[in-house]
Amino acid sequence: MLSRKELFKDTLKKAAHAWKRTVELHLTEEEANLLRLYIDQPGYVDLHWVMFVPAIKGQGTEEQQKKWLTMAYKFQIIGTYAQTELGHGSNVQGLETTATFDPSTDEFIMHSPTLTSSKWWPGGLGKTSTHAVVYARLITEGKDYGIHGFIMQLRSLDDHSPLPGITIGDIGGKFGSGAYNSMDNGVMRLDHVRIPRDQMLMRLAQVTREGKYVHSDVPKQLLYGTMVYVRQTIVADASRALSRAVCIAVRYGAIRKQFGSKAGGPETQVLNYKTQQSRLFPFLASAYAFRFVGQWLKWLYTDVTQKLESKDFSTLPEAHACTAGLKSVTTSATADAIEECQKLCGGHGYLNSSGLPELFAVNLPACTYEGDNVVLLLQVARFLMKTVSQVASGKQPVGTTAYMGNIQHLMQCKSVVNTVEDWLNPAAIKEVFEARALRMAVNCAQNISKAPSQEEGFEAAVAHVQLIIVTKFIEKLQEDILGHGVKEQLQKLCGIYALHLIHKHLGDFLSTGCVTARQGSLANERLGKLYAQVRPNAVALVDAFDYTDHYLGSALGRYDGDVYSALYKEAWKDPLNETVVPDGYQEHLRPLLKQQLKLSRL
Ligand SMILES: CCCCCCCCCCCCC/C=C/C(=O)SCCNC(=O)CCNC(=O)[C@H](O)C(C)(C)COP(=O)(O)OP(=O)(O)OC[C@H]1O[C@@H](n2cnc3c(N)ncnc32)[C@H](O)[C@@H]1OP(=O)(O)O
Ligand SMILES: Cc1cc2nc3c(=O)[nH]c(=O)nc-3n(C[C@H](O)[C@H](O)[C@H](O)COP(=O)(O)OP(=O)(O)OC[C@H]3O[C@@H](n4cnc5c(N)ncnc54)[C@H](O)[C@@H]3O)c2cc1C
Repeated sequence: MLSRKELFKDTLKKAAHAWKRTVELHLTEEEANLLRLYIDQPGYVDLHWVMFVPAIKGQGTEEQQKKWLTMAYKFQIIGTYAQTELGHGSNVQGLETTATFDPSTDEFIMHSPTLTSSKWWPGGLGKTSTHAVVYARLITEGKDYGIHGFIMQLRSLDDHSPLPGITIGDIGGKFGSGAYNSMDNGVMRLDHVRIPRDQMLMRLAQVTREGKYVHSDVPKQLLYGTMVYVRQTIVADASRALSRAVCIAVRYGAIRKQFGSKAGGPETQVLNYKTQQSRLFPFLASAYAFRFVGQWLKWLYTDVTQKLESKDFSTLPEAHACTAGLKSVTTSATADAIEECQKLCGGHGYLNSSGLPELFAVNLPACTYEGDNVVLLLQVARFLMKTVSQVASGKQPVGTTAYMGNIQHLMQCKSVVNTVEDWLNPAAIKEVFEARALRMAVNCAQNISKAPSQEEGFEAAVAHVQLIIVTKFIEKLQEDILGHGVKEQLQKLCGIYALHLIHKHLGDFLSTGCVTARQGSLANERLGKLYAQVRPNAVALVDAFDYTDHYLGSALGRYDGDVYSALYKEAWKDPLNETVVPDGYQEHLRPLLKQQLKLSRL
């Protein structure tokens, strides 16, 4: 119910209070992150911690880190990540902002040469940030060396006014009434703003006092390292958002009753309808699947970071492909699922008090930020095409593409599934996913060799990423899992996750010859049985996410199931209900009614 201005101020207040508590309670970095997470309102601090600090860590020299991170860690400065421009987002190489070195003063001149080069979107830029890592084309000795990162002070640390040459503001209201409107995504134009040479982030490349450009021995792709880090965290966000939506829809489905009353008895819980289960339980399974793959991705990221520290860059391409692909597939699936959960809750799901509209509006942009999902999947396709060609020349693939080394078998194998029960076998499931992914990648590589195109391979990339998720779920179930019967429930969810994908993408599986039509229909039959088996534990499986009512923020998803009184109470809180007769009655309603009444009497 807050206006944009009130909402923004509320975010400032919460962030300041959270920081106060972080200091008072001596919270660790991890605990402070959790605190921000549960505040659950996008704000400038997200950009400060999730992008500004990591950008300096990844691209700054030790000296630069010491100087800037010391201030950033104490919140003496607030930073953002200013990459995207009005005319350029996905294509980072196309950015127009310039950083021209002036050897006479030992400074860079930061400039926005065109309207389209205005920085546009950075979170916290609009009203809050005092500093930013700004991405700009480095020009020295008359040559353009492409995009590099620069630390810039944007606002005075005394009175917060923009520094000379900097025009800065908010880009305006966004989708939904609350959601991302708590964030001051900003616009910024630079008019020949001078910064010292040592504010270029110099771990990847340096400019000497004389203006010479010098490469470091690290790959230039590390410039994109911050995005890799954030994409990895977004997978965990997607799993969390999806599990919240599913928790609301499952709990409500157990309360809501429609039709089916026999002899005057109670109606049927909508969760008992097979159609409801077949729409909802794949989301329940996906929430668990995304959580497990998110945990694995965090491990992969930590591993690659350790390797980078010892100058081993060999796993960087895989880390890029996995983070890009998983960010893309999990955020798209989550946005679609939240929207569907609204429908699964019927009309009440459309009310703000269900919590679903806000959840949808906050998570929808994850399909776009940190890389448009299609653009990122095309990066995965590019990685797959390279791997296929390496396999063809005898190189053994490793990591998530290791299965491609089994090319002889996977290109011609036939699924062993013969009965409904055979679809319980994880090895049989994994084999059809591997065969589908490999065959689609090889087909794509063949098409590209005939007619090269940047846009081929989108579907092959999706198939590969889905294989990763299925594989990581299966691997999780090979670990010890505590709790009586928990593993059995997770096995059922794993089956649902994999088999619903076979159902959804049956065209791919059939056209690549990985399964027959009969095997496809056995998979559907198995799926129906799994839904019925999961039903008795569905509520427990969402209770297991352990969300408080406060965090869930939903009248429909309440733990105690007292849905109707909660909806009723929430309705009365609406400002429209502050008066019995609404504002506007005297000016617009009354004259209209009176006039019509008069006319009818004539
Ligand atoms: C509510 C509280 C919650 C709290 C928690 C919240 C957390 C969430 C906060 C989220 C906040 C979000 C804020 C949003 C921020 C942003 O959106 S920042 C801006 C993000 N922008 C993008 O993502 C742009 C996407 N575009 C690109 O990344 C690149 O332009 C491109 C598409 C990858 C193309 O790059 P380019 O260099 O032009 O071309 P290529 O020729 O395709 O690539 C060259 C080689 O580089 C390899 N590569 C590309 N990217 C990477 C990488 N990241 N890492 C490693 N390697 C990379 C690529 O594979 C090529 O390799 P070769 O094939 O070997 O040549
Ligand atoms: C809420 C939010 C917060 C953000 N925060 C920040 C931030 O803090 N800092 C920052 O720098 N940026 C930020 N961004 C910007 C964000 O990173 C970009 O919007 C994103 O990278 C997508 O770029 P774009 O907007 O240029 O989309 P475009 O690339 O213009 O995409 C438009 C359409 O074109 C398609 N398309 C583009 N290229 C191709 C291709 N090669 N092949 C096929 N289709 C293609 C896309 O799929 C899409 O459908 C934020 C954005 C949002 C929405």
